Amino acid sequence: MADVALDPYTSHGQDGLVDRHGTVMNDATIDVLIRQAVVQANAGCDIIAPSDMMDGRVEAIRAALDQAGHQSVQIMAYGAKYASAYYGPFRDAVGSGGLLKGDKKTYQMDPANSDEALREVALDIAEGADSVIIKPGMPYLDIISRVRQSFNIPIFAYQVSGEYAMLQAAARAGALDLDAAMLEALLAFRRAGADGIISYFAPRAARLLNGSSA
Ligand SMILES: NCc1[nH]cc(CCC(=O)O)c1CC(=O)O
Repeated sequence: MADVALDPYTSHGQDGLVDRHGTVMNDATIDVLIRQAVVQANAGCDIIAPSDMMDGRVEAIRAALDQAGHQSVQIMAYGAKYASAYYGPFRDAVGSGGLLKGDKKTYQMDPANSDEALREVALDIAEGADSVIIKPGMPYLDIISRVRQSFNIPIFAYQVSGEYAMLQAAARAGALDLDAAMLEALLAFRRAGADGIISYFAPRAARLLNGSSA
């Protein structure tokens, strides 16, 4: 499974190509994203997860994958991805954090808006998404629940880097029991209606749930 977006590779940290005013260009970006997706599928990726949030990219990636003979490669679309402060550690890890000028609010969603999540997910499904991601996780449990009630499609909660860092930092400061707080957070995604969870805690959670020590 691989993430499709341009931000680890751009000099400005945006998820797409920009014009000379710095505005992200939706359709020109899609032309690059479909090539990125086909390269990933050629390399053996089974599931393509576009995190860029350009409009119309799921349909274009589906067509490009099919044309390249990758009919059985799935698309897990970031259906509802919010312009969030919780992506900080990820951006530092890919090196885009220090480069990013401005924000991603022209293509990522407004945290104040929940109806738009339903419209975005509906579009992704219509364009051929096999499953959808809601992101970030814990501050957006209501979105998982609303999408669950409206659509019959596999939903993945993405517990993002800032959520992981918060729990680790709190545990290190002696404020929380890491394993208990982690398992409670993962359970909450399930309760809200997620079929699967993407989490940096996955290896630790798996060890705990299998009865071995973390
Ligand atoms: N488009 C890139 C991308 N893919 C996943 C994340 C965030 C993941 C995380 O914080 O764990 C981001 C960062 C962003 O949109 O700025």
